[in-house]
Order: sequence, then structure tokens, then C-alpha cells
Amino acid sequence: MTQPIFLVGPRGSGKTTIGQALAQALGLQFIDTDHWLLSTSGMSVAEIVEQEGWDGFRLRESQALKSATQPGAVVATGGGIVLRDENREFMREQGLVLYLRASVDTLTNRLEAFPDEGQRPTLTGKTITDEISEVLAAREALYQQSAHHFIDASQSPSEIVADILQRIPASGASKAAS
Ligand SMILES: Nc1ncnc2c1ncn2[C@@H]1O[C@H](COP(=O)(O)OP(=O)(O)O)[C@@H](O)[C@H]1O
Ligand SMILES: O=C(O)C1=C[C@@H](OP(=O)(O)O)[C@@H](O)[C@H](O)C1
Ligand SMILES: [Mg+2]
Repeated sequence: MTQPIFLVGPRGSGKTTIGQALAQALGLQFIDTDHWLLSTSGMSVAEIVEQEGWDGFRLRESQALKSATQPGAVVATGGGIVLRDENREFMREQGLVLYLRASVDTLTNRLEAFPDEGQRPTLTGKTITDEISEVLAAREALYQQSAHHFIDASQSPSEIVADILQRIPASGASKAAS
């Protein structure tokens, strides 16, 4: 398989966790756009937002997506990557896009247990539950438009990886919607 696999979905859906496990299972390179930004700029998401605002972060994130993507890599994106048309088009044209879907309750539980505020500064100033509901409602259609496959991300990591592997047979990833 030479086309990259992109994981999209909200904060806490498991893009970073599943991306690492999937890359390992497939013997592919793993890339995370937020990690790439941290290592190339030396700044956390919170530091970039503090200095350049969310617009500055979104610009850097789009550049990171294009610069970091390699053929045959698993790419974990940040939850807001779908906000820009150019990013959605890039991912759909270049590779296979998987939407990790989970309920607001599941996302809230994970983010309350592991908020990682340096990488996930507040988007709205609201509580985690209120923020997730609001942000997911605003982005749901964009995740759906971007994705070739919807994956149930409420399962355990090993179940999710097995589910993904079933949909992308070694003979070549399928872009057929499901
Ligand atoms: N399938 C899962 N089941 C249980 N916990 C998970 C699962 N996927 C991720 N997590 C946990 O949720 C938190 C957020 O996961 P992460 O991979 O950073 O999500 P994202 O990159 O989508 O924001 C982490 O603490 C991670 O261990
Ligand atoms: O949803 C968002 O807008 C964001 C999600 C974060 O990544 P994760 O989805 O990996 O947490 C990170 O890119 C940044 O804090 C913005
Ligand atoms: Mg992540």
C-alpha cells in the first residue's frame, strides 16, 4: 500500500493512539501533525495559539499536513484539520481517510482523564462536555465529507485496529465508502 492513511475525528477519538498502533501493525511510518509541529517549531499547540492565535495555528497545521505526509504512512491529524477545504481535498486526493467516531460521553471521559492542556488548549472557553458537544456539532458534516470509511472508535484499540485492517486488505486500500 503506497497511499497514506489519514485519521480524522474529534479530540479524544484516538487518532494518535490508533495511528501508532495501526502503523505498527502494518509496518508503516507513523506521523502526527501535532507532534510534527512540536518537533519542527519547538512550540506546543498552546504556545503557538498564545503567540499567533488559532488562525496562526491553523495555517501551520495545513503546512504540516502537506510537508509531513509521505507515501505509505499513517497520518494522525489534529481534530480541526477538516476545517480548511484545502486540507479535506488534499487528504481525499492523496490517500485513504478514516473517521474515528465516538459519542460525546466517550470523548468527555477520555479528555477528562487525559486533558493534555499543552496540546489541547480550550477552543471555546467552555467546560470539556459543552465544548465537545458544540465543536462536534459544528464539525460532524466535515468529518463525514472527508472520510472514505467511518470507524467505531468506542471500541478497544485492538478492536479498532482489527476493524481497520479488515477494511484495508493487504492487496490495496479501498476507497469505497462504508
Ligand atoms: N479506543 C480507546 N479506548 C480507550 N481509551 C482510548 C482509546 N483511544 C484513545 N484513548 C485514550 O484517549 C485519550 C486521547 O487519545 P488520543 O489518541 O490522544 O486522541 P486524539 O489524538 O484523537 O485526540 C488518551 O488518553 C488515550 O489513551
Ligand atoms: O480539535 C482541535 O481543534 C484540535 C485538536 C488537537 O489535536 P487532537 O485531536 O489530536 O487532540 C490539536 O490539533 C489542537 O489542540 C486543536
Ligand atoms: Mg492526537
